[in-house]
Amino acid sequence: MTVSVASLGFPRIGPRRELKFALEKFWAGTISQDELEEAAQGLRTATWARQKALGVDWLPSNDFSLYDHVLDTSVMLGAIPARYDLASGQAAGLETYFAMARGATGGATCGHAHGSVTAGEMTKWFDTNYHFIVPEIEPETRLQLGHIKPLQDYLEAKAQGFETRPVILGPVTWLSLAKEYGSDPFDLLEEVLALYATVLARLEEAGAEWVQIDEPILVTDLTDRQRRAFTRAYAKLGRAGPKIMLATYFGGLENNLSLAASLPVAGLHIDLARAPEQLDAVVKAVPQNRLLSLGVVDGRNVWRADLAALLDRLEPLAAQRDLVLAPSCSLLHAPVDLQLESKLDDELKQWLAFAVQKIEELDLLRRALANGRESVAAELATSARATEARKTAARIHDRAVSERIAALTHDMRERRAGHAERVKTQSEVLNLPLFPTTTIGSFPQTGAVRKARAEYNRGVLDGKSYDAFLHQETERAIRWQEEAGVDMLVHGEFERNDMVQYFGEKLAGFAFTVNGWVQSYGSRCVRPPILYGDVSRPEPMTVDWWRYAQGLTDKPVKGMLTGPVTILNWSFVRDDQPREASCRQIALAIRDEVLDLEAAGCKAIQIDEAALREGLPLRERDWPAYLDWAVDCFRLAAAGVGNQTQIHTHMCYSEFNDILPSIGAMDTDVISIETARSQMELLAGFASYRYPSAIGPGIYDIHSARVPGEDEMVALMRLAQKHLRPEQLWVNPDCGLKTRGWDEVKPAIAAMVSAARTLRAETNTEA
Ligand SMILES: Nc1nc2c(c(=O)[nH]1)N[C@@H](CNc1ccc(C(=O)N[C@@H](CCC(=O)N[C@@H](CCC(=O)N[C@@H](CCC(=O)O)C(=O)O)C(=O)O)C(=O)O)cc1)CN2
Ligand code: MET
Ligand SMILES: [Zn+2]
Repeated sequence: MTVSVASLGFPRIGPRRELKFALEKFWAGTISQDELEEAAQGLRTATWARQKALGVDWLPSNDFSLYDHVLDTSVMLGAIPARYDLASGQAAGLETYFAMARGATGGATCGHAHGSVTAGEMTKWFDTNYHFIVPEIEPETRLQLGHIKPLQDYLEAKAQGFETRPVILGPVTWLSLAKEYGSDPFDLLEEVLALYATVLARLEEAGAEWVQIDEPILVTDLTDRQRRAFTRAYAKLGRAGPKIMLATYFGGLENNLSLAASLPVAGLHIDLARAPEQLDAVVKAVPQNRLLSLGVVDGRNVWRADLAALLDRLEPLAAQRDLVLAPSCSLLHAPVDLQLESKLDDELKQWLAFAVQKIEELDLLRRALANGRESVAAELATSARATEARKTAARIHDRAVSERIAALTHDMRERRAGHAERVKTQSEVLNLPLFPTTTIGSFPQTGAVRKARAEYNRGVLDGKSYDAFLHQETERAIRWQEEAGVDMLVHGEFERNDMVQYFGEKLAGFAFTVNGWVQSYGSRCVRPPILYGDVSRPEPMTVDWWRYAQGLTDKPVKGMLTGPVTILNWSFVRDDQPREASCRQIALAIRDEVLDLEAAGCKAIQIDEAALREGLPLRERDWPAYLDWAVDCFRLAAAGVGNQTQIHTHMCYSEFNDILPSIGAMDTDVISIETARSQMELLAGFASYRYPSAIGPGIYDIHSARVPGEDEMVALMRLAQKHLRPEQLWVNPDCGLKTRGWDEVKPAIAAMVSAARTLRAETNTEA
């Protein structure tokens, strides 16, 4: 029996974010398309060489993408919405590709015909913080094969001596992620399958023996139509062409196991990090002649695997059948290389494994299975010591935290008065006009801001000068908001590198990396903090910044915090206790901050829960339990304040309809949500659920470089008034403005303030 090692995909951004920098230079016009391609090709080559050197037998190709692999698939299939104005029969070039990803402003600098055009919608890839561009199927969509990127990448690797297994997003998952405009995407199944069949045939001609087809949708609740599509799709694709390794990840197959096992494919990959319990059932269900690929190391987290425990499970199985060992999912979601972390202490470092180290672990497992544990005794001993050390380390436990958790009471989750009374008190304190204007928190993180922080981190800029610089930026933002006529101000978040990492750096129980970047969307990356121990807040984290900003103005300045569920969901978290236990600890730390802000005189505190929705489990069965503790943690963080203190929250990418009761149960005073791209559709749900609190439906799509006009924003707010009372409505952008430039933000916010004035005038005349 043989054991081999596979990689399902490797981080594409590069160990030092080389792809990010090349893309941003290309978009800024400072490098050419050839130079961009050259940088990308260099990254691909280095990635193949590295994985091969680490012992990977199944090297992936086509896991690389210039922006997003879902978008790559849409473009390959010719699913290009009419607004990109591609002449029929023409394959999309890079310009169209990036227009679909980011929108285009048109004009003189833009060489193509379509002028100003909006980007495709962006949403979360399953329950990760990676975003994909949603495939759009329009009634007039005519699919046709464009440029076959999997083939090109396969040939590129081959030319360099790397035999690879191309990674292809599966047809059923692609269709499941597509957004329909007037027609069900699954109506296109046969057309899509014909194109996939051609792609596979071309790969086979080129010499590909295997392909990896990713169908993560198989770990979710499927409709009958999706199930039938699976049967049909693999009846067509599985019988000819290269052998298919069907990859499932982000959860267990559960009730879809018999479906997956019935498909005529040559191999099946399962996620044993998220769903270790499925192994026995899968082994039973999947015939011996089918290659099993076991996702034994966690592709979504940074902990070292417990190799001895894995070997205990794998040894009996490896005696019976051929096995492939792999990370649970693509390593896209993991940072690249632990060796680049110069600032993590040695104790913590020995507990961790990033993408490179995860492959090393797989190689070690393979050698132990092939040649016996004694052949790698020393390495296994090191691994065992690390596992043991982490289990017993003193720094993980904090008595004060567990005592505090044990003493939690029901009262701590309850505001003192109900909603109606709070509205009254708050309106007396805040005295805001109808349709109050505000922004979501961050202002542009300009090159100057990032440069100052980078210099401060390198020790080139001393703490005092850095602080002075940040104070100056904050003061400018306050002055500008006053001039612009915004009603409730923000300090601008200039001191923050990221809304989660910033808090991770200030809270006990978290560690943070210098190079642990993970792609979030396109060229944008995050360094998720590493939650390794009990969480507490050694000292106030934001109070001084708020106090400084509020000292500059008579208008109210919002306190600005990230909520416990979002900090949890955007961090690498402990796997030695339930997520909800970690979340409760974070909630208490945020509660401390909320109360300190209130004590300092802050009258409105925003607690962002941008990631609450994305943390929703993939199986509906698990929703109630998650929502229960998530809402509970939010309330624990927020509910300590008096009636006069207005609690805001903000959520983005909001497919809320499923979870409205939970949003209501958060019991906030004001919620801002993303709606600009969906024409206020979302508000119908809030209305029918009789949502009592105030809502700021975003009317400026901050994900696009387009500056909206006043009329457009007034029109959106009029739509909003179809669903909600004027007194319930706030006027604000979709999300924070950190990724925009001041040249966009200034006119957009000025237009937003005029829009609010127009609405007030309309409402007053009607009254
Ligand atoms: N964690 C998280 N997840 C989120 C969001 C979010 O804001 N945070 N928003 C949603 C969308 N996702 C996003 C993810 C990242 C960014 C983003 O802007 N990322 C920045 C990095 C932010 C950061 O950590 N900045 C650091 C480091 C900046 C940097 O690259 N510095 C240079 C030097 C810069 C210079 O000298 O000019 C370097 O280190 O080499 C800082 O400001 O300190 C980027 O990729 O460019 C935006 C949205 C959903 N998920
Ligand atoms: C991704 S949600 C962002 C919320 C944060 N307060 C900001 O404005 O940037
Ligand atoms: Zn947001």
